[in-house]
Amino acid sequence: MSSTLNGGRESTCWSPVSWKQKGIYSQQVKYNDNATLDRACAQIGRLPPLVNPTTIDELKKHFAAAARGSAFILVGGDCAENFDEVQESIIRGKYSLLRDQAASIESAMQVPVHIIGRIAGQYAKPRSQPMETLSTGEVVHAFRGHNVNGIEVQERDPDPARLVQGYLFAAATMNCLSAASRNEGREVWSSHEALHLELESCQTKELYNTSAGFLWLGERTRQIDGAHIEYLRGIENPLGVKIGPTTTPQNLLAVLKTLCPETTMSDGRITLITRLGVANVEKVLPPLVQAVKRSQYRVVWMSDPCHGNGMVVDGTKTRSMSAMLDEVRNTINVLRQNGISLGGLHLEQTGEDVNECIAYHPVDDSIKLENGERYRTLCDPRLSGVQARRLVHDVAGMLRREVSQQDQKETELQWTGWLDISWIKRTRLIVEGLATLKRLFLS
Ligand SMILES: O=C[C@H](O)[C@H](O)COP(=O)(O)O
Ligand SMILES: C=C(OP(=O)(O)O)C(=O)O
Ligand SMILES: [Mn+2]
Repeated sequence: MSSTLNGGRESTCWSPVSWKQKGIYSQQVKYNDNATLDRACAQIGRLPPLVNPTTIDELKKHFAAAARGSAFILVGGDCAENFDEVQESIIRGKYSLLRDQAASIESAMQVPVHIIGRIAGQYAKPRSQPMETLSTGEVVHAFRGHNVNGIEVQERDPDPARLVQGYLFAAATMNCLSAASRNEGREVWSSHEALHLELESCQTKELYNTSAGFLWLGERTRQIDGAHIEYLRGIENPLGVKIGPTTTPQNLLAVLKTLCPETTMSDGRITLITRLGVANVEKVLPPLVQAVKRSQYRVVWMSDPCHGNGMVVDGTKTRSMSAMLDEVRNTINVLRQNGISLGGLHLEQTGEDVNECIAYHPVDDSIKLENGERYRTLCDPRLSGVQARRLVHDVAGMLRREVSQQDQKETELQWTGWLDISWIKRTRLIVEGLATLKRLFLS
């Protein structure tokens, strides 16, 4: 293995299971029967890749372009995918949503937008509390994603057989997505949080995690000595790192150094997904951006305006679109002040007509969530299809203004440059210009 393959990470004895040597494995699922877990993982390991290494290499190039400012990455999908929603119309709805959002950002930014679903494997969830006390007083495992347990009370014990089901549901979803991309001509990639390490490592072939194109490290599993960072540092897939409000520049640089020891190999390998909460962006983000800038890492800056803006209203988890839009605006501004453009957006959304997030307009923000039928997320609240298109339309407006301000600056610079050059050079350029026009129109 040459050091150009994975940026020098091979030097310190990585393997798909070296994470097992680490003392910290946050959010680990405790199964009653480890032999059944091992058998399920062995079976998944024998099944074909869901995503091939060549496809992952193509995706890496798109992330590298986004790190240079010449592409944009849009990630969107459920907080927790539902096995029962692996249905053609629902998957197509998610695809069409991403397609429409991409078109809107593309027309604003004039760069290619690549779409990635939180899809085909977003089946494991980190939780604030491992257990939940029901109104009856009964204590059960918290819902941890369909790969682990079910939402119904009688399904809460972690069951390893779900991992094999998860593989099959992910394969069916990928199949439906490839048909959609073939019909519509816009490719879509898959992604999920790399959380369940037994599962992630059994789908690792050579240096690639073949369960998804893009994988991210969650806010709750970012410990520098932890198992998750150990696993992720060895794989070739482009990686996301969630950045919460308590992140310090030192901590961030340590994470970057572990995931990518060579700054020269860093082009787009790491995407920093900021999820700070609207009130924290202006204080927390500038030192992080400046530290990364000084370090020479070439990262993609992506905004997740969902996870820092959650609230609970009458016992129901929700988020306000106004706070989300404000977080993206503040993020764009802080990046711009440091000469960087936003490279991506990360949203929890669905194409369905759900009622889980609070729409714009502060007057209505006195929270009118009619629960029931239209509140059906398994974990965090998602933007509905209409809300998600609207939010991205508004973000596109901000990005359009950013692009036109840059163009204006460049034009001003060109004019200043024109006036700065000597009259001899100016005359020569005018003569050359006239000669070109003559050639074009009179020949
Ligand atoms: O998706 C993110 C987390 O899994 C989620 O926000 C955790 O929610 P909880 O605080 O209800 O456990
Ligand atoms: C768990 C998630 O986010 P975070 O790690 O940022 O809280 C998520 O993206 O669903
Ligand atoms: Mn979530």
